[in-house]
Amino acid sequence: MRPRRHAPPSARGRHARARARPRTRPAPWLIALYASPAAIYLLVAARRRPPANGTPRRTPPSPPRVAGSVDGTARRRGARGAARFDARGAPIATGGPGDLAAANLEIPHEVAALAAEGLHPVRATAWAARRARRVAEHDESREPPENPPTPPNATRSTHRSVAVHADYAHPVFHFSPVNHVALESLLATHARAAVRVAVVGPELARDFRYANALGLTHFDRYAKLGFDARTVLVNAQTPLYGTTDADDAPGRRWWELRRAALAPRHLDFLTFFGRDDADVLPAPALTLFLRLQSVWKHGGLAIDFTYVFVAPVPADARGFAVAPDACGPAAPWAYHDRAPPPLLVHAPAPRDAAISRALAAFDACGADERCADALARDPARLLLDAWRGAGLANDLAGGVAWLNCDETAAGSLLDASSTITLADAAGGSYAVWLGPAATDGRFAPAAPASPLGALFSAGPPRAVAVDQRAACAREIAGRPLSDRPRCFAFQRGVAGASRDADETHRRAGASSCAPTLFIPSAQKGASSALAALLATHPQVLRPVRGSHYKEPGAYINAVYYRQSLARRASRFPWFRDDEPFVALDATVTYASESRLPAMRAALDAPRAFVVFALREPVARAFSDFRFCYRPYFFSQDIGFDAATLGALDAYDACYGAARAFYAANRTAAADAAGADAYYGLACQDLKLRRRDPFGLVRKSLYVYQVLHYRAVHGAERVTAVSAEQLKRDAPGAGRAVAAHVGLCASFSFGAGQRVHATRARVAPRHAWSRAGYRRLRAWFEPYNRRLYAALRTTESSLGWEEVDYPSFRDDRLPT
Ligand SMILES: Nc1ncnc2c1ncn2[C@@H]1O[C@H](COP(=O)(O)OS(=O)(=O)O)[C@@H](OP(=O)(O)O)[C@H]1O
Repeated sequence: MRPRRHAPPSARGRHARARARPRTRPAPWLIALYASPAAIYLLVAARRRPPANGTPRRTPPSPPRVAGSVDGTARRRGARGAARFDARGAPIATGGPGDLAAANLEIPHEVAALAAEGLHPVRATAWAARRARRVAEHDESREPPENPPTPPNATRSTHRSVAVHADYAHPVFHFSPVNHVALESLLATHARAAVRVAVVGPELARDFRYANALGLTHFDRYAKLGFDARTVLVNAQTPLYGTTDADDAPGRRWWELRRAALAPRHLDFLTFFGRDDADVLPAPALTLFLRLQSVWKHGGLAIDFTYVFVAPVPADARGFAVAPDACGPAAPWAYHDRAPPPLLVHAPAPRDAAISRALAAFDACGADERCADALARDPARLLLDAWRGAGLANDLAGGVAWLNCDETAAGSLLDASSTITLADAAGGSYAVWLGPAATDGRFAPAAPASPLGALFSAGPPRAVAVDQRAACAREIAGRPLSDRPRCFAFQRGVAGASRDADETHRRAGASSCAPTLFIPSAQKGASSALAALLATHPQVLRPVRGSHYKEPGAYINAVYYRQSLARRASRFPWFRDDEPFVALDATVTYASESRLPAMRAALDAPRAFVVFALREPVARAFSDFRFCYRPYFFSQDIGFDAATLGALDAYDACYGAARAFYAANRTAAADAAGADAYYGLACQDLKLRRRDPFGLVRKSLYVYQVLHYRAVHGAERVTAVSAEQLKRDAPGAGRAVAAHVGLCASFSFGAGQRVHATRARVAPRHAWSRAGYRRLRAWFEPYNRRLYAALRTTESSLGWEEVDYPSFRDDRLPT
């Protein structure tokens, strides 16, 4: 086990965190995998330090180092000589596949693979034909079964509520549909279960999935179905014990001694992202302790997603079931060695005497790490002693059938030739352990004839109908199949990672639904507020990782090229093919990074919907400027006007052809020339070489991003919501998106919230001026006119009229 690193408690605030230096700096690509694009560029900016004497200095304007021409051809002189680009701005391949060093460029190998399919340079007709073909194939394979299986809730008990304490102490990549089926079997047999899934992680895990743990959005699906199931974050700050139980708090002494070390509340930003996937699962002792402590505190059942329940655990049964030794790590299908053995505990009432004794054993260990670890390695002994000590019988002895621990029967539940039924397998027990399938993440296909296969195809138990969800469910059920949201499985990438060829990864991709609702742009365009609003809809599910559980980044170069299909799929929530869910992906750099993220996403989900989160371009740029102010613009003593107006001449050169074509009313030619320039290296280089630092101007040039998405996903699938519209009428904006995506209309959106507001204050000399604002607006004007036409909207409808901002300094432009 690697030692854990702890953040200095004084490291507070976003920028302080960004500046904090860990002892070992994680690789930048690792940060890129986890952090939001916004966070990434803050971190990069944080490395640009002011001069040692502390005097802010101005970067002397450097002449453009790229020769851009109106047809989009460009030649960049780099350390390794000249890179060449074709007439449409695409790099001409000179090296091997995947130029990962140049994150903002199109990848020649992939571009070539798309071109071989007739899909690049972008041809809207080729994309439309491809979409239609895949949708037709999908529809054919989606005929409803003649005799739909009976949902498992047909026999479920409704007699009582039960508190269920769950965790999954295995790598999140192993959490597969098998584990979802395990939870569903519990929900089907325990009608009013209140499931709380504990995730151990520092406070930052509220906003980002913490390395190897489950994400906090993993079980949103069940809440949307009307079940009481959600994740709770546990760390040293969690008040496990109330204040009134001073005399009766078994385990508290151990928790007080060990909590800071075992479950740190703070990790600085870089350390948090520097965690590698192997070293973050909670110590087995902590996992066992938390299970027992929560059952002690609330009463109920502890589970770990490794069993299928076939009957409710009797209300008055107090007891436990621990996997026999044959199921342990010594077995050929060894489960993760940082998890305690599979274990079920049930105590109907809080403060159970036997569980108190088990917790007291932790107290007796004090700070001795090895002592508590020994308890976790042999929970059977611990619980047996506790039950005997309390003079109780273990009512759950035999409660779980450990079928797979017998080598002759191993895997028989999942075997296609098995005729065994779950009830037979259980042999009078309440649950059947799923064996290796529950923790190996191999997504073994369950044969339809097998008991597990039957559970898979039966679908989730019917939820308790609550509020608007019931109306929504009725509305969706009344629609023809072709009008309901579709699940498209993840596809092997075009020229993607070679691991995609691996059968296991393909199966993982094939059993998960790709995202179908994209918010691909723009930073500071209220994309977080829009994503949060949409996620309140009963059909919309957030990703299970990424910044604020909104930016999984699955299609950006850094992720797409480094991760297998299984990892790509693991960023999104799981649901079944016929469930009317829509998975959201609001990674705000998809549209500006290059043309590829849109294309990759469309290959996965040919019927995706795209909603741009836009904001009046100059207001967006100023917000972005404020966001990057402390780490960069302040230290470089660059004001907003200087940061933006200085690049306009160079951009005029880049987009000269597009402007000329627009002026001559040759819209199609202008669109093509403009998009080529936008994604070609010549104009991107202005941003990269800090003529347009952080792309303040470039990112506000929405029209080419929108046109590209229209070409790839189909014009009718692309729409936009402005931050100004969201502020004016959030429920109306939500309704408009719901109508666009075909979500049920019975749901009423709330007023939404203001999120991700930038707190940075700008020194008066760096603020925007009214004259600069007007000049920039005038520069964007022709592009905006084309944007309005493409989106069939107007300036006033978007709320982009000129505004007299109180933050304007004065009317003088920089000399
Ligand atoms: N409901 C609503 N209506 C209008 N505007 C809103 C809303 N919620 C957030 N905001 C403003 O949006 C800005 C943050 O945008 P993003 O969430 O896209 O930022 S980020 O790229 O994810 O960092 C950020 O702008 P600034 O205040 O200029 O920083 C937020 O204040």
